[in-house]
Amino acid sequence: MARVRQRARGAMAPVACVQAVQAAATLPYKQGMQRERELMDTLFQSAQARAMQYCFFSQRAAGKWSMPSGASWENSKPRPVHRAAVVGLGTMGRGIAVSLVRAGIPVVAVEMDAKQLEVARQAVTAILKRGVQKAGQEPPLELLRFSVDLRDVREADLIIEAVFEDMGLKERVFKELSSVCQPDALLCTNTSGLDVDRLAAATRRPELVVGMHFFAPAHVMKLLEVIYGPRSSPAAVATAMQLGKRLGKVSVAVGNCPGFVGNRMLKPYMEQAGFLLEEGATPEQVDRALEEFGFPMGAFRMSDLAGLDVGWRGRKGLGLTGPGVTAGELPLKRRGRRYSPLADLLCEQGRFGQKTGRGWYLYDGPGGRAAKPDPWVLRFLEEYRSRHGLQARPVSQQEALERCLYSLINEGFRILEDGIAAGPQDIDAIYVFGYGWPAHRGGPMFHAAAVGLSVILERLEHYHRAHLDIPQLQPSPLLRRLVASGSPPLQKWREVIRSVRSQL
Ligand SMILES: CCCCCCC/C=C/C(=O)SCCNC(=O)CCNC(=O)[C@H](O)C(C)(C)COP(=O)(O)OP(=O)(O)OC[C@H]1O[C@@H](n2cnc3c(N)ncnc32)[C@H](O)[C@@H]1OP(=O)(O)O
Repeated sequence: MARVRQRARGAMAPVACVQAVQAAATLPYKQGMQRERELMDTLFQSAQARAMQYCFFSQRAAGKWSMPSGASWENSKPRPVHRAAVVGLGTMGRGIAVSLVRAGIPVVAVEMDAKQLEVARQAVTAILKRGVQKAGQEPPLELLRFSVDLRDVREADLIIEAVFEDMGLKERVFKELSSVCQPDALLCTNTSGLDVDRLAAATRRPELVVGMHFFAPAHVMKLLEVIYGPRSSPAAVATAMQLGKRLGKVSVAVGNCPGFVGNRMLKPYMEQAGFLLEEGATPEQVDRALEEFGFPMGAFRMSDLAGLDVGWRGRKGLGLTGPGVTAGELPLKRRGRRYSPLADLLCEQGRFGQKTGRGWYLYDGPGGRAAKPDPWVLRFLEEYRSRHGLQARPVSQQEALERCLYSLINEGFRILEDGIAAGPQDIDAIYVFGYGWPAHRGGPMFHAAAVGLSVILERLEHYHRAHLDIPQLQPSPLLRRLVASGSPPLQKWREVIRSVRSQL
């Protein structure tokens, strides 16, 4: 823009032309701001109204879980949160603690390992001090207390567990929490996709358990996915949503399924990115395609930021990787479908991304942020391809973009049909505020409508024909029905979803 303005001042610059260039350059920004406002207007109703609306919607549309017994407007009021606790101070726990104290909520931050606690204390203090330098206020350090004793959560009326993504560990922590916390304290889990209902079952108060899924970096990203477990009370959901609002985040209530909404859609996207590497692309090429589309970070840089170990633990939990898993399987297949073990192989090398200084890229040591292409990764990919007899081919930017984005969008349609998201706007908000989907492109479902549903359908069919072993590329039934019913605008999709359901 500065260069455009400079040229505009030059005597030779045709003013109308410069104005057109300027308008074109500011258009995405303006469109992005407008879309963000639109999405916020949809979601910034009262937390109570939203929780109730979701409750009714899920009962009607999904037919998967029933209305919690006795739910009413009166008993779905959010409860005030005076004091919170965060348990587990890894990357996510630290960011969550920062968000809470910045909102003026006293926090006890618990980490069982004394050494880890010290590292976390320094990291959290550094973020808070940096924030103060930017905003010119005092760091709210007096609101924060660190502890190695889980019993210190007893004063909190809301507890956010943020330990490793391991179901067994989380179940143990929930069991212990429910025996030491106040009887009516809300128990929240920050999980990227584990079963909230199973965690609720580990406690004596399943109605007070909800998922609160934050996004990395947790003190920066504006999204909070609130997971409505089958047994969560509307008041618990409303409290979590209200808290999100207080933290300055956009809260979106979603249903309980592996990956919820955001990571369930991220899975096929990341899988396509991995397959493209097997077929000949490099992480930089795939990331460039996505970044030119408008993402602040491509799939691999984003994965390095979030931590490769998060998905790895999840896949181990699902039995997709780990010792002995490949026995009896064809190479590069798991459960009869194409599977790329590349990310698992990196994790086995201790390459977890930014936190270990190495992942898909190389960083200036653990915690570094500037991603540099790593010759080791290129060699590793070449060796991998030759070991499996894979012939590298040129992958076009268009193919990289379409396979990643359209498989993600395709999963969005499945989510709508399953009643896991209340509507396409909820999905768009999740992607714009949680994953840096370029706001001027509206969000994945808005983008699908803008590109044309019939185009998305045709491209998915094209890629599925070429990769019959990737079922995620098979167009979802809802996408087909929407196209068959004349590709109605986004606001009318629910009618099609409803009519689809009523036929079942
Ligand atoms: C496959 C199945 C599931 C697998 C499980 C996967 C689980 C994934 C969970 C996730 O959370 S996915 C990650 C979602 N997050 C994103 O997609 C982030 C996308 N990136 C962005 O939005 C931006 O790049 C950014 C990180 C917000 C940075 O924006 P910008 O470049 O404008 O930054 P600044 O203004 O310089 O900084 C703002 C703020 O962010 C901190 N920051 C910047 N870069 C990084 C980084 N690489 N790592 C960590 N933090 C970063 C920076 O320090 C600033 O914070 P403060 O200084 O204000 O504290």
